[in-house]
Amino acid sequence: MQIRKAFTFEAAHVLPHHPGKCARLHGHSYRLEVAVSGPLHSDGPAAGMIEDFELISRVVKTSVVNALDHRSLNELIDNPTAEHIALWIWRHLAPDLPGLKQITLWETRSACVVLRSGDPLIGGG
Ligand SMILES: Nc1nc2c(c(=O)[nH]1)N=C([C@H](O)[C@H](O)COP(=O)(O)OP(=O)(O)OP(=O)(O)O)CN2
Ligand SMILES: [Zn+2]
Repeated sequence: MQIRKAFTFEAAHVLPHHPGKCARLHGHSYRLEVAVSGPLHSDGPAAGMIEDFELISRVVKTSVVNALDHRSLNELIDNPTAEHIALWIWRHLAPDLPGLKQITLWETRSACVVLRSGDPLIGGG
């Protein structure tokens, strides 16, 4: 079983190597979907849950969304393609969110990147 929670943030970027319009400063309303899997807690406040949506929300906002929202991504990430942004998000989120299975980052309404645990691009697994 897997649970998912979605977040949004607004950010600007430049893709310096892109041959087209994306080499110019522009922005996106990003949608980030975070998927967590694992067994159900058997007792305590998260009994019957893989993880409390409230806890996921708190962790994702603290570790990722607050850092990226209304920012120029080039100040944080070299060549901030959707792929590089997703890797940055994973590296900042995984240590604080056990059970993180997958993130999906929608850059536009029609374009997204999916990153799953075990992907060789994620350093250290
Ligand atoms: N593999 C990638 N390709 C592109 C990225 C990226 O991060 N990874 N980024 C961009 C641009 O930053 C931007 O996302 C534009 O993408 P595009 O899908 O071309 O956006 P449009 O809305 O203009 O596309 P439509 O043709 O209107 O659907 C480019 N490529
Ligand atoms: Zn872009």
